[in-house]
Amino acid sequence: MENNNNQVISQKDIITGIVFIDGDLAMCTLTADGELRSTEYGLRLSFSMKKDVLGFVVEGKQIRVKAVVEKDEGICCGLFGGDFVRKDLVFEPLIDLNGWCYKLRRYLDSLGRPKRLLVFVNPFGGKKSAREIFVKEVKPLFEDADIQLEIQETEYQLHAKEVVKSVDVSKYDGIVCVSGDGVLVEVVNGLLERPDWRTAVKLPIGMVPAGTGNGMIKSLLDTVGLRCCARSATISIIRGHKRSVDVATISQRNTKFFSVLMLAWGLIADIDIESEKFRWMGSARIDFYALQRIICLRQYNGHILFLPAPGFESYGQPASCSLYREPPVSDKELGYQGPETKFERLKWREIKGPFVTVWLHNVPWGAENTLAAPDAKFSDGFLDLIVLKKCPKLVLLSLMSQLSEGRHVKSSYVAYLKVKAFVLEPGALVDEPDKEGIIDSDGEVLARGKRTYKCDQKALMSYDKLQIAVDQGLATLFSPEY
Ligand SMILES: Nc1ncnc2c1ncn2[C@@H]1O[C@H](COP(=O)(O)OP(=O)(O)OP(=O)(O)O)[C@@H](O)[C@H]1O
Repeated sequence: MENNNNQVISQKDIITGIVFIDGDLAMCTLTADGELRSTEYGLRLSFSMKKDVLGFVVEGKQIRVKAVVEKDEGICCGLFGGDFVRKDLVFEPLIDLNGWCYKLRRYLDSLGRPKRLLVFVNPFGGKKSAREIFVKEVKPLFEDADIQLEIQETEYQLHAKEVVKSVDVSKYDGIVCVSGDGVLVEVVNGLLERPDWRTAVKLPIGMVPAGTGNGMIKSLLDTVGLRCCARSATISIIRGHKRSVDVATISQRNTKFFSVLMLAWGLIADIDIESEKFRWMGSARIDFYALQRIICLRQYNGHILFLPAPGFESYGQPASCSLYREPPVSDKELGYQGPETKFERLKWREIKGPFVTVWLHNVPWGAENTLAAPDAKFSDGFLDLIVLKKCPKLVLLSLMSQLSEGRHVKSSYVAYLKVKAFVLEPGALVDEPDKEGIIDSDGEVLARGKRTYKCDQKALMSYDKLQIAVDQGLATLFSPEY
């Protein structure tokens, strides 16, 4: 069928009709495959309900469809920031306003997008701008998408974890962290420590970058070529696509910590944690302190063991003894206890120290400017292991400068492989046997050895053997479509 505007009306259209746009007559159609298009004087404007449309509101006799369009689709006006431009469609149906609203709502509802979200805002993280980012950039988009929000500002360390441990998860379609990676990790740990962790851990978690380390959201957005910014992140949450992510259980005797990002020991951990002394320098503190650490390079005694992923069996040597022990399961603990797979009797391999650094990564980006593990995959069931032993200082300097592009892993000084399980036996400094190191996981200090920075502060684990095992795709994240 064809109308006098030459617009084809298909039997498969959900709704179609004559409308006013800016006082002129036009034809508007919502097609069965989710295209909302208007034709005015032969000019066609088209939106994908799935990709572009956030929501709609009724303004008197008009419907305002709120949309964002990816910039590379040829639109360069009406700058909205990030990778998207804002582009609303306002039309007044000649007849059947209610029918239009009903059909638009029904279509949006069929997309499985989140409707109720618990949002953590950490006013303390990064440049202390999370509150402003939330109010100016995140909240208006969620409102456009008609998502109900329960907002919780975090008031102290581990507050988010505490809330997540006791909240009624059935009330929400997801949890959003307007923060750095620290709050994300608290949320994952909170969900996994619940007695109903099997259901709770399926709740998708969304990230909006507002911390110092925004490695997870950078990894999610970069994978699809989007810039790491609050708007792109929020739009991805609204669209409601999900992906699973591996969870690594780090255990030491009865103590457990669930990691979704990384574990570092040696140079990387020292730079991460000790550079806090120079926080007043802003982000330059990392480069400044890295230089200092390379000039006075430390080497650590120690021993690592790993279960290599298929294809990586040639790294290291066969392990002389099995240091991995299946973690104890306590009757009192009702939460997640780690992967059910038994690793103890498998073919372990080992590398003996001294080490400059040992680094494990679950996702490619460790921070917005650090492509630590370029081959890391969200849910392959493996961690990427990066090992650096003795290395000339000049080479090390150049390796550090290659971190932003991930080229360091190509160096002959670096062993880069994938592992399913891992044991770290950390030792003292080669040159100062009474001084030990720091073990850092997901930006938090997991263990502080003797005579380290702030060694009087309590850490979750002691500077001693710890082991890690990966559970494939255990947690769920809101993610751009990939
Ligand atoms: N109100 C608060 N005061 C102090 N610490 C807080 C507060 N709210 C949350 N935190 C803690 O701040 C830490 C860092 O949070 P976040 O994830 O936002 O940023 P980050 O990038 O990981 O770290 P950074 O603090 O270096 O920016 C978390 O460990 C969290 O528990």
